[in-house]
Parts: sequence; C-alpha cells; structure tokens
Amino acid sequence: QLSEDYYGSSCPAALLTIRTTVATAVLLDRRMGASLLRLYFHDCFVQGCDASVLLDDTPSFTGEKGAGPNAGSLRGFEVIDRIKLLLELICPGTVSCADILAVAARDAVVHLGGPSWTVLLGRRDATSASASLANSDLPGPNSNLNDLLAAFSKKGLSSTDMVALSGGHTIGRAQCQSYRNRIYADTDIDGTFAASLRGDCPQGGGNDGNLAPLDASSPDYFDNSYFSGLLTHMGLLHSDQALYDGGSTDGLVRSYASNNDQFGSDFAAAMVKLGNLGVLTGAYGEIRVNCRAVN
Ligand code: HEM
Ligand SMILES: [Ca+2]
Repeated sequence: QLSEDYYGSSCPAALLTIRTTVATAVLLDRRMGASLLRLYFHDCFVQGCDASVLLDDTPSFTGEKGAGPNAGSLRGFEVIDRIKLLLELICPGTVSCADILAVAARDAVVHLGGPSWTVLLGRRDATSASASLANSDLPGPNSNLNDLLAAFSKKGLSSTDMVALSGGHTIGRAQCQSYRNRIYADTDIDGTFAASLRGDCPQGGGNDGNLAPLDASSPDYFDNSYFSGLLTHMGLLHSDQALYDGGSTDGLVRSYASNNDQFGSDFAAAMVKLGNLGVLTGAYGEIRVNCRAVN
C-alpha cells in the first residue's frame, strides 16, 4: 500500500530536499554514503522499516542504538536530522523518518555510482524499538553461509536477495574488531591481503576501532568489485567470504563479479523488497517531528 507519489501534493519538494542533503553529506565525507545505506538495512531488519533505529535512549526507554551490531558503529544520524529539520520547515508533520531513510539510502547508492530504483513511500514511524530484536535479527560478521541464509529467510528474502544485498559491502569500512577473527583464524583468505591488515589490527586486542575498506579495490564507488574480491579470497569479513567458499551461492557471486548490470538490477530489486518489510501505514505509527524521539 506504499506508493511512488505519496508526497506529490503534501510535500512536493521532499525528494529534492533529501537528494541535495545526501549529496552534500557525501561530498563532505564519501563514507557517509555507505553509512546511510547501512542505516536503512539496520532499520528494516528490526521491526521493519519504521525508523525504530533512530530513537535515542531515554531514562525510561532503551532503543536499538546500544545493541551489539549498532553500538559504536552506526553512523549518519546527523544527516537524517538535517533532512528532517528542513522537511519540518517546508511541510511540517508530513514526511516520515522511515521514508527519509529509504530515500536517503537510494540516493547515497546513486551518488556513489550505483543503480537507481523507485522508492515507494508512505511508511509511518514506530513508537517503539527493540534492542533485543536488533541483537537477534541482524547477522554478525562471523556468520557462516547457513546463518546468513537463515537470517534473510526469516525476513522473507531469498538467497539471491541475500547475496545481492551483501553487495552493499562494495562501499564503506569495518572496524578491526569486526574482521580480527577473519585475518587471524580463517584459512580461505589471501595471504598477502591478510598480512597487510594485521599491522593495524593486533591479534591480542587493541586498536579495535581501526578501519579497513570492505571492498579493497574501490571502497567509495558502488560497483561489483566486492564480488571480484571474493573470487580472490579478499572478503574482509568472515561473512563476506562465506558467500564464496564452496557453497550454494558461489555461482551467483561469479555471475555478479562478471556482470555489473545483473548485480545492479538484483540489488535494486532486493532493496525494494527490503523496503517493504514490516511497514506501518494508515492508522499505525505516527509521523515523528524529531526522528530521535516519539511525539
Ligand atoms: C549479510 C549480512 C551482513 C553482515 C554480517 C554485515 C555486517 C557488517 C559489519 C560487521 C560491518 C562493519 C561494522 C563495523 O565494524 O563498525 C558492516 C558494515 C557495512 N554494512 Fe553490512 N552486513 C551485512 C549485510 C549488509 C547489507 C544487506 C547492507 C546494505 C544493503 C550492508 C551495508 C553495510 C555498509 C554500507 C557498511 C559500511 C558502513 C560504513 O562504512 O559506515 N550490510 N556490515
Ligand atoms: Ca526498524
């Protein structure tokens, strides 16, 4: 029941406002494109695409920001705040934070050279959040292929959707604590690649926050080189290499590595599916005035 032209008469400048704010943010910090894409994924996988991820903790409320996969790692909240501030000036109480996340993710991908797609609109914002669902439903970096397939299947997403969406790791960075296990314990990793990462990510601990690109060859450009990297055993996370490790998804990884258009169209289709998860419409939810707090 989402629709393309949802804000066509109520807030005709909404899409342009989001696009220009995202463009500015990405110009100032290329990584922000990746961070906005991840924010959308972490919203939609927990309670659905309802902006639950944006709610701040209060003395009487614990949201998702402190959950394991999010704490000290999710970025981009200030960009969403800036967009919301502008939209509240031009059409108060109209555009949901959940729709802002969905459009910003699309625009971020486009700005970094990736595919485009139509974002259906009309999501409303949750009045609750779930730290426990964030901990249980977001897959961790040490997941194996079965874990990944199960986590996506739980959301009604296919193995093709899972592999295509994992291609989101064609942009952005991960912290040492997310790939330490991979560079010391895994055997299906390129030796030179592993050695090059070890210096900044000591085995015994420390430097947990040091960053490495998820796609070593073009971390700020949205292309299929993430998949080429998997073919040479240069996936940064254990969960990345799990997609190409002798299992059922090897063939799809090879296809995406050799066909950027196929990756782009499957990624776009899967992003639309992701955007339909658990959406609140009609009388459910609200249009938050401030994305960090319920009205
Ligand atoms: C398949 C299961 C997935 C796992 C296990 C996973 C795990 C992770 C981890 C551990 C990080 C690094 C966090 C840190 O060290 O701070 C990360 C970063 C990232 N993830 Fe995923 N992720 C998955 C799927 C996705 C999907 C579906 C998308 C989007 C479509 C996505 C987009 C990103 C992006 C763009 C970054 C970099 C963010 C930045 O640089 O700020 N991930 N992911
Ligand atoms: Ca959510």
